Amino acid sequence: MLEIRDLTVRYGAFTALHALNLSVQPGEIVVLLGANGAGKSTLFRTLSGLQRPAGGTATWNGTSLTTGRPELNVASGVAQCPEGRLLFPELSVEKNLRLGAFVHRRDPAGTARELERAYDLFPALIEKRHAPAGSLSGGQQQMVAIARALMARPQLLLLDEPSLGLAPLVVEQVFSAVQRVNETGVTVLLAEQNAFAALSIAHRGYVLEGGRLTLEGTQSALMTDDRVRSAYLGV
Ligand SMILES: Nc1ncnc2c1ncn2[C@@H]1O[C@H](COP(=O)(O)OP(=O)(O)OP(=O)(O)O)[C@@H](O)[C@H]1O
Repeated sequence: MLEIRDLTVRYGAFTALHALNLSVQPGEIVVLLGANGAGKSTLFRTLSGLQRPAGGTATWNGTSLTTGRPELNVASGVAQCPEGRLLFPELSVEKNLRLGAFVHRRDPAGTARELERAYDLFPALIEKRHAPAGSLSGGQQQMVAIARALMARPQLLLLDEPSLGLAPLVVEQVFSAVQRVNETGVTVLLAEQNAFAALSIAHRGYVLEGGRLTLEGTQSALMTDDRVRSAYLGV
């Protein structure tokens, strides 16, 4: 499981995360709701080993994620699909996907198998496999970003704002793919501002405000919570 205890992250004198406590059980989809600047990406960067915390711990199945060695986090089963996708636009779709399998570079057969799984999950990418990733639509680029993270064969997928800038129909396709990935046994921590789409596939969730967790609950508890409804569901 993912276990976060008293995790504090600072940028200079500014505290972005205040002693966060959060856990994710294997097999869950857990959503982290929060407005711009709440600290979602900071948390993900910390869980990926890209940002060192000022205090506290974060472990995946007992392995520390805060040693400052991102490649070890990936090897221990944690992969991030970052906000804004961060693809290599001039490289082909397939080269982007292969880069996600860097930790498995000594297992080309396994990587070939994962590539086929990626195309099964997102059939729209098959005919684009040799096209530069930057030439694809926003929705297809998001599919590449998710598929690239999956190429690392994660047990825990950190998905940062996958719906950003996408049309509602595409958001639906992307979230239904995330649900299918979860059904294969991958645990998902999903940061989103699109609370409705995220809660519709999540088992549980947390609300992050100003670097503090202010609310947690099951999908149905959050969906019906007045604060969530007014702040995040626009009801
Ligand atoms: N490198 C940095 N240096 C200083 N402050 C930072 C840095 N990165 C983020 N921050 C600040 O930390 C806070 C949390 O930012 P973060 O990007 O984690 O939020 P977020 O919830 O992911 O929002 P968004 O969706 O807009 O990225 C914000 O106030 C932001 O301005």
